Amino acid sequence: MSLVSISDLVNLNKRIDIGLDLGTANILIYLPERGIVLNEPAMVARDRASGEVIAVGKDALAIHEKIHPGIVTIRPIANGVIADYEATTVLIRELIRKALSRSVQNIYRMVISVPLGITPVETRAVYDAAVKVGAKEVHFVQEPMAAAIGTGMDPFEAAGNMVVDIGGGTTDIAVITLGGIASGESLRIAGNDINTRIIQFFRNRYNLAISDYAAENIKLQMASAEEPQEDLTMNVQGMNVGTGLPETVTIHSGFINDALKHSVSLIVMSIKKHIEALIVKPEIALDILGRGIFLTGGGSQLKGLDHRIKQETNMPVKVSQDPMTDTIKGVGEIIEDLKHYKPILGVDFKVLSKEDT
Ligand SMILES: Nc1ncnc2c1ncn2[C@@H]1O[C@H](COP(=O)(O)OP(=O)(O)OP(=O)(O)O)[C@@H](O)[C@H]1O
Repeated sequence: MSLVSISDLVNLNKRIDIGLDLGTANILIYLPERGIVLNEPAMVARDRASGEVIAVGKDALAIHEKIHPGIVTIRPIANGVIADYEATTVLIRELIRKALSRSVQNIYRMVISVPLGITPVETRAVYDAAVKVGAKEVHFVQEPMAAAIGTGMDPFEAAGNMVVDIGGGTTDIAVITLGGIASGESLRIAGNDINTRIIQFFRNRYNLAISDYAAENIKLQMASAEEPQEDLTMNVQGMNVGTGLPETVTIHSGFINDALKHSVSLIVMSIKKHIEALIVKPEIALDILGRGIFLTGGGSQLKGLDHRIKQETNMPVKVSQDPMTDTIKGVGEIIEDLKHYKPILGVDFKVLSKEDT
């Protein structure tokens, strides 16, 4: 029998608040007084035959990178919303268990960031998953609002800020002022879409199948949102779809940039559209001109993207110093002072009793 100390017992009985950034690519957890305690890939590995979840997060990614015939890996969150409810619930529960270093119990309040364009049905699925892992109160904040707070912006001030959050599954564009999102849009085009386009390019041009891992690597090494100053080359390995044999091709950065041109243009055009729409609110446009468009989210680190947006909008552009943690930092601020931030929270369910669930 294991011995449980008095402090363990006290901790087990303590009500816990949790902040969650439920991203398409990564899941981050914030605990009050401790800060960001976990940052892991949003991935689940399942036994192919039984369907049982055998690994989550980093462990699932490690399996994903190797070929294992008996195991399938999935990303249960697509475009910022739950695509596989059961797998997401297990993923959240196991990552919270890891963050707390003990069993998941006594969760009281959860603040969860969601994309701007989430529908009520999609929100309900996130809510149900949070309640299933034990939350008694669930609050939602829109991702760009959380990111703005995470970088120190005051969402209640009268001045306007434009935040563009480019994640794995969605690009959220938001003009924030007076505690609300004055205008905004969520595009289902972001980092994952760029990877898919790189994979398609190899298939079409070389008849070569490459992994998502390889596409990510190519993106990080040589992709750019504008014409690069120098021609970079890279050797890429894949499987020739015709012969079924491995093959290596040498690619140039120009080819890759052509492949992702369409996705980048759609993101830039949407930002431009939102700037142009501010013609009816010139004072907000002037605020943004003074402060700059703020880029956050992992995808904002695509080379040349800030410069391209600056050129096309005639607005200054600032890229976050730490774009992949702004949202969770904002979620953390909110959970530390829920009363203050209550007016900016989105759909808000309160679980009063088991019957309400
Ligand atoms: N240096 C980089 N250049 C380009 N893209 C990058 C870079 N670093 C990370 N990314 C991309 O950032 C994305 C992940 O960002 P982030 O963690 O903010 O997304 P997420 O919150 O999980 O997704 P979402 O908000 O869409 O649900 C991935 O698509 C990844 O490829």
